Amino acid sequence: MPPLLTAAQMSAADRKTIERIGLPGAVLMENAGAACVEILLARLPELATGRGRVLILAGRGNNGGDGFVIARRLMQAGAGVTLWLFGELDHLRGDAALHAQVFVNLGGTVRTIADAADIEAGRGALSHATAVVDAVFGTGLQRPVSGIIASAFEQVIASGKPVLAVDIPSGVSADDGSILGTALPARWTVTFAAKKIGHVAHPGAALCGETTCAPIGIPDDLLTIAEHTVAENTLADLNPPARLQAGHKGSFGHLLIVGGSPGKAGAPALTALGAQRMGPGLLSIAAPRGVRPEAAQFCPEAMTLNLPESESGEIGAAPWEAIAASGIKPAGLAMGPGLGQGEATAAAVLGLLARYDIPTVADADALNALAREPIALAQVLEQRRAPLILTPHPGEMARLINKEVASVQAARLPLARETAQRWGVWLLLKGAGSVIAAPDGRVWINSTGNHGLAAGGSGDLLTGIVAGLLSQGWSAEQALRAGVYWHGRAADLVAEKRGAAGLAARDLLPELQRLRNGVAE
Ligand SMILES: NC(=O)C1=CN([C@@H]2O[C@H](COP(=O)(O)OP(=O)(O)OC[C@H]3O[C@@H](n4cnc5c(N)ncnc54)[C@H](O)[C@@H]3O)[C@@H](O)[C@H]2O)[C@@H](O)CC1
Ligand SMILES: [K+]
Repeated sequence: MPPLLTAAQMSAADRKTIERIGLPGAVLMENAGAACVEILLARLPELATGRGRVLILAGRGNNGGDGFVIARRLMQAGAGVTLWLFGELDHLRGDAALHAQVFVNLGGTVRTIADAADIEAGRGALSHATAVVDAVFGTGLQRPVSGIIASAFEQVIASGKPVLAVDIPSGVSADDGSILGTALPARWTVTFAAKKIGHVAHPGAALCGETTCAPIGIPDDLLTIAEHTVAENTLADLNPPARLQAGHKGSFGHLLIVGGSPGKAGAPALTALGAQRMGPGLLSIAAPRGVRPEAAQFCPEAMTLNLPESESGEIGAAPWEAIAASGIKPAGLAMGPGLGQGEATAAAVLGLLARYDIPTVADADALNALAREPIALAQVLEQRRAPLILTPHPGEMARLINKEVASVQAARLPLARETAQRWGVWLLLKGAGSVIAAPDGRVWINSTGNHGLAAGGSGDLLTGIVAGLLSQGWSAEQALRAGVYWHGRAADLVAEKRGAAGLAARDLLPELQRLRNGVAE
């Protein structure tokens, strides 16, 4: 799987193509503009028959230069073209200046947009446009989009006209998919040579619409990046351990699930059901005494054990004593589903993390507990050797790092990466385009899954899937990446048959087993 590039990596490849290969930048720009026009004419054929008009928004840099190529080619194809330049024509430089001049030489007109009055004067061009081309900022975006450009974007958004983004929607950071100021959402995005991180990482990815990656003459070997930055999550390079053909139940690990509280007995049971389809040898659900019989009913193959309970029926003090007394020797631990937020929960979670230095997934209420005890968490993490995987949704992430949900969502990738590195944990930030961050700074963006997963129970199931693989000896990377991929893919397979809305977490189970065994892909 090719990595997703940063803006700096892309411009290095551009530069090498120009300097080492000798292909001029103006030719790359010509190819870039041509690719955009090809998509635009394919999507809106009326443009080529003189029945359509296009409003092109151009910036001062090379993204604007692509806009001038597009303007010329559309004009020559018979479309009506209006070009708004956010800057002065004689301030353009290099290849952008060259293509602007060619456009003007062919009779194209350039309208400079400097203030609100200029936009007001040009309103007709927007209202008569069949489509808008966004060639304002590409990989050179450096700071939040504001001022007159932001007002123009707001008017385009209000007009509802379809937008084709050149390279990436203006306002989306190519480096991490965050939104800088006001961004212009696109119906189509045409990018060049390789996808950038911002095309796949949310929230920016949601603004790209249908994304096409067009070759513009940059050789593939110049796009190869030695160090891993960010990649799409696929299973291609995972190489998980093979299953022992002559194995017995002791060969495939014992997963211990700690969860449940009054009214939430189903959560740890769903974790067990998800884990089960991944093939661990043994499963145990440990739940507060009063909840255990109910949790046990959902998954007869799992063993169950009583944990001490508090007055409210949630997990009580020193649950590790009950676990030790049971004699089980877990190879993996999943904590949190349905655990509740009782007074003893934080001490229980931290105590288990300290005493069971085995591969662990902490989810849901275990995360809420950890969020309340940052200092104790840091101390525990200091002592642990086995991997810890945290799987917050945006609300849990916000509590973990003491931020608002909106700021978490605005910068999903950088926050996940920073937290994983700082704490030395694996972190899965759930939600559309789940971000998988390794303690060493590597990141994967997952694209499987659909809105059917936005329902109670699907996170509990995912915890079990990942922990079920971990307890069989899969590495944290293998378990987390495969688990997240399959969880989403199973939902997609169900949605293909019955649609996404109304998905029950249990519907994923047969598909998960098929995916686990390579019977489905
Ligand atoms: N030879 C090349 O490097 C090629 C570049 N191409 C195009 O060039 C683009 C990159 O061009 P540039 O590096 O010139 O950068 P951009 O055209 O993306 O940005 C232009 C300049 O705008 C300024 N700017 C950034 N953020 C701003 C903000 N919020 N408000 C106001 N001004 C801001 C910066 O000074 C930046 O350099 C690519 O995205 C692609 O579309 C393509 O033509 C292919 C070849
Ligand atoms: K753009």
